[in-house]
Amino acid sequence: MAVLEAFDIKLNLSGKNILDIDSFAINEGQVTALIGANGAGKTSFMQVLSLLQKPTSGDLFFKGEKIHKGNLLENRKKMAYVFQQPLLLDMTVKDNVQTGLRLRKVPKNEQAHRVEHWLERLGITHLAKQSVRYLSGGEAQRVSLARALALEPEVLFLDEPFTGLDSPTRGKLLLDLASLLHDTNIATLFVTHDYNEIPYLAHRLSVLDQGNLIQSGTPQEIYRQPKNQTVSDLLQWVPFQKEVKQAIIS
Ligand SMILES: Nc1ncnc2c1ncn2[C@@H]1O[C@H](COP(=O)(O)OP(=O)(O)OP(=O)(O)O)[C@@H](O)[C@H]1O
Repeated sequence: MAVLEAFDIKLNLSGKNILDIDSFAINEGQVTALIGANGAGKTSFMQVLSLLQKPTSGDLFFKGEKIHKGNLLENRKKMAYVFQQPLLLDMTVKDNVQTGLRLRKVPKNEQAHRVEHWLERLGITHLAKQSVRYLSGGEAQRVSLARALALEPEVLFLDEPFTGLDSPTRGKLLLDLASLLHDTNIATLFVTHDYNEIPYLAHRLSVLDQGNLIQSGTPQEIYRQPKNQTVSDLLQWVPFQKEVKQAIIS
């Protein structure tokens, strides 16, 4: 079932056409990877879908209900965003995870339960009382993920969440994230430049080029039959056997 749908999205900024997308959907229980060259419009599209950027024109629907000014905040609360930089507040790990819950007036005992659960799930319980100032990049990104997931979003946006992490840290976090997304069934959209991540996380793959969505499908469909030269060029550096890659998630 589509959780979030977008139709006829156009985004024009400073006189420049950034996005022109006919239709797109994020489905329950699925992770969609969004790829494209630098400047293709990935972050801009993610910001439109997460209601952080108003499109110049077009419509968004949450579970079939049109999103408009009157229900924008209510719908934004159903979504969480993890950025490339963790953007943590200068407080303890626990407080970072709890703050969003406090702001959303989640009952106190429920706050404590969720914080405990997500710190444990992300393997950072031992850091709860530590200031975020002294965290490593991998630990900080785990806090950022715990903060987002504690909100129990219906849609999760991940904008290059593993960038800047060393290979073992990235690999471990990738596997932990894959496991918890599988368990929670949250509809997820993630932007990546590292195509090695796709088989671990993504059920669907969408390719953006110059603000246009040029192909969507399962990763395997797209690897096997790239729609045009642009998609083919983008994927030519995928380092593993395509069948092996898809086998990881299926
Ligand atoms: N506020 C703005 N005003 C004008 N142009 C903008 C603005 N924000 C983004 N752009 C342009 O929109 C295009 C898409 O940018 P965007 O950051 O969405 O691409 P991206 O695919 O996420 O790129 P990257 O992979 O480099 O992060 C770029 O050409 C960028 O320069």
